[in-house]
Amino acid sequence: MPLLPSRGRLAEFRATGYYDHFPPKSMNVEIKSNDNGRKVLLVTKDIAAGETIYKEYPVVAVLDADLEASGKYCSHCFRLIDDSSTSTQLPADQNPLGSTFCSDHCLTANKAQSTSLLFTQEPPLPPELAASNALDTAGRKEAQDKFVQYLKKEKRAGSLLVARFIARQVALETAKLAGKVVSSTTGSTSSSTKTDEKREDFTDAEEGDYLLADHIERLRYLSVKPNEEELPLISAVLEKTLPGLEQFVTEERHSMLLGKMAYNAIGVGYRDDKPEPTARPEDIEKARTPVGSQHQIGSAFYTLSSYANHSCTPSAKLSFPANTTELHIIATQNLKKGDEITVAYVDVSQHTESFETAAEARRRRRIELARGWRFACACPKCEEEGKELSKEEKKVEEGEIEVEDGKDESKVEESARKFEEKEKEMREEKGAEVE
Ligand SMILES: C[S@@+](CC[C@H](N)C(=O)[O-])C[C@H]1O[C@@H](n2cnc3c(N)ncnc32)[C@H](O)[C@@H]1O
Repeated sequence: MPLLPSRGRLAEFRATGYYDHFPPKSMNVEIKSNDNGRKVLLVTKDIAAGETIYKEYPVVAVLDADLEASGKYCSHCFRLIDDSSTSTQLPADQNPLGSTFCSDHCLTANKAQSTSLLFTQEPPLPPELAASNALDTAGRKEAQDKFVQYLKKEKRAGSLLVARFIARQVALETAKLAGKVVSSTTGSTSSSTKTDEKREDFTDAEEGDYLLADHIERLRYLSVKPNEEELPLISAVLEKTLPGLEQFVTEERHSMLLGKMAYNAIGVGYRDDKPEPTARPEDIEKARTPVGSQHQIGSAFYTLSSYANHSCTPSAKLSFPANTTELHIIATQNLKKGDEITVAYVDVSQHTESFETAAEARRRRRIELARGWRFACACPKCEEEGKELSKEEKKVEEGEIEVEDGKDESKVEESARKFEEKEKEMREEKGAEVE
């Protein structure tokens, strides 16, 4: 099962140009490299302020841990479950996370994409591919239970995003092997042809010539140190589901996938009642969202939107107009063909209601960016405002004097800069593909 692109395929991409084929032309954007070797997302036609540039559905999405079993939101599309929803759940023995779905459609999609493989005892392969030897049902259940206990203890979205991502790859590959068509929105399989399905959204998980592995391989990632307990638990679930599958998730690949989710996941939704985090600031999980991770209801991984860079005066905004995970990238200014799409990863407004000065706002967002994504923001607004900083403010930024509340956050940016330099050296050593 080709969960990893082969060396041959990687060589082919280099030769044929992956970015000549991805994203599809209908998305109105293209991916190019800038002078620093960084990828940028550019519009391929003029777009007026307020227009939706493109829509994208997530490859995987995970509700925040405190909401997963609350029954308040759909665990698949994140829709609010109110009186009008025909909400539904899987039977208790297939629902260890206590997930609720807003409709049968979402339940079926979620199950087909990952839940069936990770949390149920259903056969992992379609009957036509199933091996004759019997499944170790008890062993599989035990492995799943241990993994669920871990997820509930750690409460980290990244861990479940990675597990769901791996499961989705397996589901897609097995469906392809069985010659089935996978519905883009439901993830359910049928034997009909692709063309008879009207596509109104974009998720590249099952489209085109590329595998999900090909897409993820291209994305940059943060280097993270996984919890040592995690990989053996996921491996056991995979091995007990389909012996041999665990070999695709090596230590290196597991930490890379966690790093890709940490770098690229987008915070979805808005709420005011999220519990205050208790972890150290550097350990709090952050997803890119202009409303701040503290207001999200969950996080989701989108292939194309992963390429959007941050700006403190963004040219577009991340929006969820249907109050679901359906992401709309909307222009916030008139864009000319070739302009870059930038979005705000963090709250870039100046909190004048709490008398925040422009320099304080700059410092706040830069620290959040450095802490969450380990870069020193090089956007035009930061550059401009940087020139206007008073001597005193510069000293604060450079860590020469402590800020009033005594928190020495100056080192956060300094270490982000060092991280960027180290990363650049590594890239130059290994070649542009590995970041
Ligand atoms: C999710 S990736 C965005 C795509 C990325 N440019 C690429 O080459 O694939 C996020 C990373 O892009 C870079 N980046 C994004 N916005 C930036 C900005 N305003 N200033 C400097 N670096 C930025 C940082 O390295 C950041 O960690």
